[in-house]
Amino acid sequence: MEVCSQLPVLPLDRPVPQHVLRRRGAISLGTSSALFGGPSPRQLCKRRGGVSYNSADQAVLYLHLLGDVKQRGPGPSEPVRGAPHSHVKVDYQRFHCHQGPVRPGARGLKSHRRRLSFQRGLKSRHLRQRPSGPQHLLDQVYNCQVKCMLDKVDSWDFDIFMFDRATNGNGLVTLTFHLFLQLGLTRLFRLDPIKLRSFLVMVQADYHQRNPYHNSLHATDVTQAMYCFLRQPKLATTLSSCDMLLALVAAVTHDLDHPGVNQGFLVRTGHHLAALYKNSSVLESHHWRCAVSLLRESGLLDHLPITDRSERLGSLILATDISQQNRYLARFREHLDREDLSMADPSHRHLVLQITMKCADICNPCRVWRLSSQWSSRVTAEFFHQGDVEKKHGMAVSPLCDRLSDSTAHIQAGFIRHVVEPLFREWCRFSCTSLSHRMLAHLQTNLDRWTDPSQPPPYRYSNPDHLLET
Ligand SMILES: Nc1ncnc2c1ncn2[C@@H]1O[C@@H]2COP(=O)(O)O[C@H]2[C@H]1O
Repeated sequence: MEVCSQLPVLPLDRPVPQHVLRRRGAISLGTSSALFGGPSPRQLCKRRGGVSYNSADQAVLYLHLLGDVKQRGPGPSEPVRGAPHSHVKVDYQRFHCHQGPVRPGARGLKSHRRRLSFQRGLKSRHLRQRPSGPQHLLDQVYNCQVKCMLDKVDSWDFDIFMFDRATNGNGLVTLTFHLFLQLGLTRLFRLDPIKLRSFLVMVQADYHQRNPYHNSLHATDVTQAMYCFLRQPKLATTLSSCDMLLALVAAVTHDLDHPGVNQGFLVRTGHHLAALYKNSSVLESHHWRCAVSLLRESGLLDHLPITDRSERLGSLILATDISQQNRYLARFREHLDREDLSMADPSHRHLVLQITMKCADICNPCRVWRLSSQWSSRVTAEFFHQGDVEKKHGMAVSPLCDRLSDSTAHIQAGFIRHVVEPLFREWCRFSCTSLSHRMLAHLQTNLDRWTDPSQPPPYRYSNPDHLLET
């Protein structure tokens, strides 16, 4: 492939020279500046709204936020010659964006801010100056709400949507930082809290907030699910702290820089990543490379002698490739049938971690309906948007992506029956706990609702900030 010969594969265990990233532009789908420049979410977000706070119980709290405003820099958009639809020029910046072109000089500003970002900002402003005025009061209210919710972070009914609003769009940073403390990882591995926070800020910024589904909220949800699974006795008593560290990092980074379209789309439009990764696990390979880059950039794990950490992280992220589900499931099932799964065996433990990662990634239909239906609506919105783009460019519409012939209910029923249920049935055999039974019960209830025509239409995803350009 032409692009492959031009672009040697990047070494995973060494930092990628910035001049290579700049010249190539192949690393980030949405914004190449994301890897080496850009403001923190706090700098990016303008709070617009208010909050009323009634009780310590998260269920009766009412939040009203008008939303966040985020800006991202321009991204590479040149297709590769030779692919069936390589004439289709998809601008991945405009793809999910209604905002006008980025102002001249904005990119330089972002790079500048990113280099100086969190640590300098923290030292120079937040530590030396006490915040004052009404904004500070509002922060205290948010902090109470957030603290209240974090006390129940191990609950399967944790409302990630409310949490994201309560943290003003910083759910990923706040929740993951808390989980590192909660699991004792920060202390045990002597992680620098500033580096940890800086890493998480970069991770959050590299998710595309305009994707209805594949955004930082999904990553936060998966991370919260991962935490719930890690607390299950079968895992909590057998996994090493290193396993837990890698599992959390994999969960929070597993969809980094996702463009909001699937691999088939990237292959057919000749995207450079499809060529770089030879049309195989294209997105997952990219998420992995992004994760490694951010780990290197933050220096978070540099002091730890964890051998093969990049490869182990990669194999957890690559396990989320849904097209490979049957392969992983067959191996897992064989062990369960033979009853020979030994958590003392590192390779068995790693397989279990891969399955855990898969479960966390697609557990949204196992959540209570109030949460699950929101994810269904979001994922369908993303599928249909891809279909709209395909129609616009005269391409064949991908399966599940045609808003005229596919429906959310139909997609959900198929996904639950053929993908989620087989995985969670095996998971329940492995970890037969009340949580596993609860997840299967929710799955059945949700399936019943999607297949019952008399049920009222569910929550419908709509967010003007997420309006997608076709
Ligand atoms: N509720 C859902 N309905 C249909 N498909 C889903 C749902 N949740 C996740 N998926 C799919 O499962 C895939 C898991 O890997 P990806 O994140 O790449 O893309 C995800 C979606 O394509």
